[in-house]
Amino acid sequence: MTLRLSSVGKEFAPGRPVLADLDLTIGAGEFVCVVGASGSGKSTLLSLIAGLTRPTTGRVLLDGHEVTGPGPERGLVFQTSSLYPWRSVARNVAFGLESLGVPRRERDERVARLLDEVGLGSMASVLPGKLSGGQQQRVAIARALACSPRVLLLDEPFGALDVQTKEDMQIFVRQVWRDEPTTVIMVTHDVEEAVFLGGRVLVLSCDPGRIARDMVVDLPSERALELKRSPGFLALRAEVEDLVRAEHRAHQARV
Ligand SMILES: Nc1ncnc2c1ncn2[C@@H]1O[C@H](COP(=O)(O)OP(=O)(O)OP(=O)(O)O)[C@@H](O)[C@H]1O
Repeated sequence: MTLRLSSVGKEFAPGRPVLADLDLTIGAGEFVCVVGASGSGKSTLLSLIAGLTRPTTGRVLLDGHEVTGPGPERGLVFQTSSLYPWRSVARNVAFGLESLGVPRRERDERVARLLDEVGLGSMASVLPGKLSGGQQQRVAIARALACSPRVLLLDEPFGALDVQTKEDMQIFVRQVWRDEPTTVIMVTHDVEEAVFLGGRVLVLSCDPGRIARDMVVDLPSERALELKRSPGFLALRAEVEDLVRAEHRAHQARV
C-alpha cells in the first residue's frame, strides 16, 4: 500500500485555503503521526485521506487509485467513541463485516479474535454504555480493524482519556500496529504521544497548513514507557515542540 498526496489543497470557503501544496508519500507499514497547532488542518488532512471530503486541488491516491470516498481499506477512529449505543460490543465490531456481506461464521470468528486482541473478549455481549472510555476506544479500534484495513486513520483517539489510560492505549496501539499488517496515520496535538508512537512525525504549519517538517523518529522500534525519559526521546520531543510553537507564533503574528 502506498498513499500519495500530490499537490493537495483544501478550501472550505473560496480564497481561504486550510491546506496547501501538500506532497506526501506514505509507504506500507509506516506509523506516521501528524502534529500542528489547533486549526492547522490535521483533521482535514485525515478526512481527505479517509475520503470524507474531497481536495479542492490535487489528488489523493491509494496504490495509484484516486480516493473519491470512504472505503473498507481505510479504517477510521475518532476522538470520542462513535460506537452504536444500541448494538452490543461484538455487533459494533461486526458492523463493517455485515455491510460487506461476510458470512456469519467467518464474521463471528473474526470478531472474537479481534475482541481477544483488544482484551475485551469477555465483554462481547455488553452494550458500549457500560464500558470505560478506554474500553470504548478499544472497541472502536477493533471495529476499524475488522475489515482488515490497509490504512488505520486515528483522529486524536486518546484525546479524551486520562493520562494513565492514555499511556495504556499508546502501548496497545503500537502492539496493534506490530501485529496487524496495517499502516497507521494518527493525528494528535500531543507531541509526546506523536514522538512515542510514530516512526515519522509530520509537523503542519498554520494558515494554510503545509508540511513544515517531515521527521524520522530515530528511536528503537520497541517502545516501552521508560523511553519517554531517555535523552534521545526528550531531545526529539523538544525539537518538535519548538517547531509547533514557532509555527503557531508565526501564525499569530500574521493575524
Ligand atoms: N467542514 C468544514 N467547513 C468549514 N470549515 C472547516 C470544516 N472543517 C474544518 N474547517 C476549518 O478548517 C480549519 C482546520 O480545521 P481542522 O479541524 O482540520 O484543524 P485541526 O488542526 O485538526 O484542529 P484541532 O487541533 O483544533 O482539532 C479550521 O479553521 C476549521 O474551522
